[in-house]
Amino acid sequence: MDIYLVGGAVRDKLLGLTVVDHDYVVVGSSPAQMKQQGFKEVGKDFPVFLHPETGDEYALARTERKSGRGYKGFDVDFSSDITLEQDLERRDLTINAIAQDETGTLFDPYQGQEDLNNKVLRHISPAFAEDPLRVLRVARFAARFHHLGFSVAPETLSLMTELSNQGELEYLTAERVWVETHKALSTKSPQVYFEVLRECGALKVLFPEIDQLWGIPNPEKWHPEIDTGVHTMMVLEQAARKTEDVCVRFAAAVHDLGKGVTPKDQWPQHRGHEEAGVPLIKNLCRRIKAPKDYENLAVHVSRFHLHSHKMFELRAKTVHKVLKSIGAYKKEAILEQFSLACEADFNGRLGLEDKPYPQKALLHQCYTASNKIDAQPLIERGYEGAKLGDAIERERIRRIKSVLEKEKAAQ
Ligand SMILES: Nc1ccn([C@@H]2O[C@H](COP(=O)(O)OP(=O)(O)OP(=O)(O)O)[C@@H](O)[C@H]2O)c(=O)n1
Repeated sequence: MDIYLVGGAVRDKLLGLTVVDHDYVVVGSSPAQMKQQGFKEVGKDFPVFLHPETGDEYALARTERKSGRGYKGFDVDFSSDITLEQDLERRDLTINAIAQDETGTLFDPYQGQEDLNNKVLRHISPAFAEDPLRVLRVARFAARFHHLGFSVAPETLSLMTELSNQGELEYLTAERVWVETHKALSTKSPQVYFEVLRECGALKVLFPEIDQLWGIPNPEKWHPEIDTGVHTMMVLEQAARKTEDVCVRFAAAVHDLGKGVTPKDQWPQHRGHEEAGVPLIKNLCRRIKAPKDYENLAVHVSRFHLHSHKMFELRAKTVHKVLKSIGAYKKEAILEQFSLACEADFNGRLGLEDKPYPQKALLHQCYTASNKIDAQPLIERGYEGAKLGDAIERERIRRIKSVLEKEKAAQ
């Protein structure tokens, strides 16, 4: 049998990036032979084995032919006469189809190295269409390698467009869409994922609530970039610049969904878009099965991002309402997440990318001043139950007021 390192490990090594997972393809072997050598079988749909010592994945070389719609319905052939070239041909991109043998020699029948040098994401063959998730994978790789100068080959974008228009994406499970989207949100340039999905028509299938933001204007005074889709991508870019927290990046991507449903006669104003976005966010999150903490933060950011921007004008009672509603008094970490997303919204505007956002520090100051209230003196004064709760709130508001007054005096 012959063993080759394949896929992401070879690609990332050639790009000079850190390699995390090592996947191998085994040519000329059988499940019985692999097990005999101590490998542990793990694949359900096709024969994949774990190395007894390293835990790396070893898959028998195989061909796949689609026999139904969606991910299910594959005819898999992993007989021992399947060649390395055949196995590489069924893969998605040329840059993912380079193999390396134990001596370090590269096998590159589909010119993946040339595409790596030219920074092109190009599909190998029409077999790309056999797994529609690859549309999302290409968009994700475009996001991941954007800073290196990669782009999608025109013929690959055409094929992705065809797959999107033919309804193939509707067969993807929510779980696969979320896993891919989460990975894309973790890349250096997550906005490129959504931009590529939009270019090939996949965004309107997978995330229609985001897709409809293009073409919707904002007042130029606040939004020199005007278009809500453009703004949303700028906000996501800013969020990625500020934090690796995927939950914040996701909230940034959906913070203005409410603008997508503003009646046209009110454009470019979007009164009430903060609340109008809430059902759209909830619907999207439930559809793609995003975790609850992602949905919660996104809802808070939609509801209160304008409050955050207006921090210097708010009354103490309103600041308290924001802190309480987002759950900051119960879970401190949410305050930083919330204000990072709001800051990203503020900086995600043409010409304001580096403008300071002092609102964030002021909100944190209000929180610090009002977070720890010693209930004991209140209890001693006879407060209990709901009355005690009210008294704690009044004390919180009093302390927030004092922070805001000090801030005003200093201006
Ligand atoms: N839908 C898919 C998934 C995977 N592959 C192939 O299987 C390899 C391993 O897949 P995976 O581990 O998901 O991706 P990587 O390319 O290794 O990228 P990452 O670094 O994101 O794991 C890929 O390189 C590609 O050759 C594919 O062709 N089509």
